[in-house]
Amino acid sequence: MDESLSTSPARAPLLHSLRHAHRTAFNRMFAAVYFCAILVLLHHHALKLIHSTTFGSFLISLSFLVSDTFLAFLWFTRQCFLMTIVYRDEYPENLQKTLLLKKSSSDFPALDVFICTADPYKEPPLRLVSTTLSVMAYDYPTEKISVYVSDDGGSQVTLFACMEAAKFAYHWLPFCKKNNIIERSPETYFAANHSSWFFDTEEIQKMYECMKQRVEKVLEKGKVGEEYITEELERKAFSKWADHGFTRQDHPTVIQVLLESCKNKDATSHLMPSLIYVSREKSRTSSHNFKAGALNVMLRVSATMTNAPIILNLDCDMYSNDPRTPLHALCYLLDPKLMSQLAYVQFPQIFHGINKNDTYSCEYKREFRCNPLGLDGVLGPTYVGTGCFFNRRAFFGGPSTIVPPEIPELGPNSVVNKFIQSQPVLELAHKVAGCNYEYKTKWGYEVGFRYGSLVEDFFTGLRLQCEGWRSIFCNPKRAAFLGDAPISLVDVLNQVQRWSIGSLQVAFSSFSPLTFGIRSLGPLMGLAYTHYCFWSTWFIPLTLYAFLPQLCLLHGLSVFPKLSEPSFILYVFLVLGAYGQDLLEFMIEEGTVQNWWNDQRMWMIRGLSSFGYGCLEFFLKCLGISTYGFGLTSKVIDNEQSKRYGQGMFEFGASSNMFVPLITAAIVNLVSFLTGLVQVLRGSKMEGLFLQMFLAGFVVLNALPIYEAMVLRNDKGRIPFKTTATSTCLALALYGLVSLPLTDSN
Ligand SMILES: O=c1ccn([C@@H]2O[C@H](COP(=O)(O)OP(=O)(O)O[C@H]3O[C@H](CO)[C@@H](O)[C@H](O)[C@H]3O)[C@@H](O)[C@H]2O)c(=O)[nH]1
Ligand SMILES: [Mn+2]
Repeated sequence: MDESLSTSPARAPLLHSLRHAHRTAFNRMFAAVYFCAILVLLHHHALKLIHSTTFGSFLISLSFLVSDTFLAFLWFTRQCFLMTIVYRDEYPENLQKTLLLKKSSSDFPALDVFICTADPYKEPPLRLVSTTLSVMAYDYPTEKISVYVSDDGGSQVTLFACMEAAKFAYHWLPFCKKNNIIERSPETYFAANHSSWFFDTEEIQKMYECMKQRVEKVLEKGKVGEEYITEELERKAFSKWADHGFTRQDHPTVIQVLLESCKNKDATSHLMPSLIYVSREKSRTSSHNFKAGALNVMLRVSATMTNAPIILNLDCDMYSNDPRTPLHALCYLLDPKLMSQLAYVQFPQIFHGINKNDTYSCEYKREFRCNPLGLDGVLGPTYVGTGCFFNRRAFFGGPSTIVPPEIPELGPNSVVNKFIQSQPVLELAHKVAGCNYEYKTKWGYEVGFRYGSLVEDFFTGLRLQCEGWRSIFCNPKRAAFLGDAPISLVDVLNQVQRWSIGSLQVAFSSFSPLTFGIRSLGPLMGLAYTHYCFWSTWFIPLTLYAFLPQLCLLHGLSVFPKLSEPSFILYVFLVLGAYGQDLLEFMIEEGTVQNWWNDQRMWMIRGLSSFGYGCLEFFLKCLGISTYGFGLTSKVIDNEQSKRYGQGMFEFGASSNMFVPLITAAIVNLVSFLTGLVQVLRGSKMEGLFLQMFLAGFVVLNALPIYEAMVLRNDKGRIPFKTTATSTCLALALYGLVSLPLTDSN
């Protein structure tokens, strides 16, 4: 008898399960049909190009061929998100049993949390305090949690806020655990109207309000006054800022251990998590790589202090919304069948405070909710920069090839057996937080978080997956992390511009998925990264479709097929098919028709502004003409502005170049639609111009808020007159420019 059967070990309990979405079969069939339709369309354009009789018609056919080829390319790369959609469930209640089966350790693994912040005036320190407390209060063995706050702003206000968080945690942690509170971000907890309060709620709320006042006063002053310093240790910490040379771009490393888990106890004498403030060394002469640079420093500093095998990365504007979140992640990270090849477990970025119909579509449902479901069926989702649990080992080469760091203490298997505050530990921590480490060591530039200068979080994931790791998308029923979405259009557009520059940077780097990713990741994953690399070249077809057919309409020139032609059906199928499938995908992930409408509108808006400007800036940088940085997204909210946002009004107040192409398109479309309408009313034959009128009408419908903000509104969010004037001149210039070759072909 087979021995393995007779002595079969206790069956491992189920930690997670997987289910394939039924719609994938439909998606595959539809893709095949749609692909044929695209080929027919391109063939049709090519024929027209060959048979064009005038220079004008040649140019028009060429433009449509080029822009539809772009659209086809993006459609093609997008299919990887629709072919293998999977859903997962976790069973954290079985974790304990699994741990008991593993004889080596019967306890939960240690967890290091990295929280990034960069500017106390754009990212309110109180938000950081709430984010920090929400993870410190996890339903997890507290002595296993260490929270590292990375302050790229090098601000004593941020350090002060962290000290206040440590003091408040003394009461907050036992309060949450005793009363089984779910919302462990104090800001959110106290903002909600609770029907049942606990007897000690009032007391703790008072403490919270006092802390809030102190932090706000210090923020207002910009420094920590004598009256807020209670101990000698604190005075010593803040004295580092007294040095005149200390600026945010130029300062030595500051590391302050605010809580040490084996020493500090809370109000009920339970151990507390560790809390460590880190502001890495900055110098004007060396580039610091923005967020990725900060994360790499955290990776090293935490290695010297706690070296937990699991790392959670959060932005200061994403707090944890469910105290059981780490348990969900562990269902994958501790699964014996998965763990040796699993690099990270990504949770979706979910935003709160978004208005009813998500005017700016800043929920990014497609990027953060839909697409990862599709990627999870292949090698796993991309890393999106926050809400991600990493296996520390993944930063040291592929699953079977380890790249050892020059300093052995930084390695994933090194065990820290000294106190965090002991001299050798602190010394090493300061050393590895310096500017030079990354450039002067092989490990420093080979591993870690990559391409940090802009958005390229996605490409940290790309690198890990190229090395042979996989990832998991975990989307539990209760949102795990909640963040603030930007609520002004300029902020949204700037954010997307930053992303598009970042993507292009990777697209043209030696690490480009086109040359590298497809080869080592297989077609589906390769296509996904290619899609993200080139998504901002959306702007080419969008700009064309927003202007050319309309300008032709103004000249009475037909560019689309007539109602009676067979290719008319082809156009209708391609448009309705793409929009229909998109709407369906959106609705399945809990969207509404109104949200979807706003989402497709924002797609056009981004295409006409952020993407175009992003590409422009990228190419200017390549030519050495301009430079760019990481424009932080502001998290500070103006009351009036947030009221207008609540009413679903667009916010154009700031005069920004971003708006010029949008408003120009709105003007051109309105004029051409009205001109067409007048002709229809006059009884002219418009059969050949029907699709153009329809397109202009569709854009006009989308642009209604723009017309309103141009002429009807008089609040601060209206379009500044200067922007309207510039756009009108531009529209006239475009009309003039296009009429030259067009009148020739008429
Ligand atoms: O020099 C820097 C610049 C930024 N950050 C931090 O990076 C995070 C993201 O910056 P933010 O301005 O909030 O960017 P968003 O566009 O709102 O963030 C989205 O886009 C980023 C990439 O552009 C991702 O990293 C984020 O996870 C994602 O939420 C914040 O915690 C910042 O404090 C730093 O630590 N150092
Ligand atoms: Mn953010």
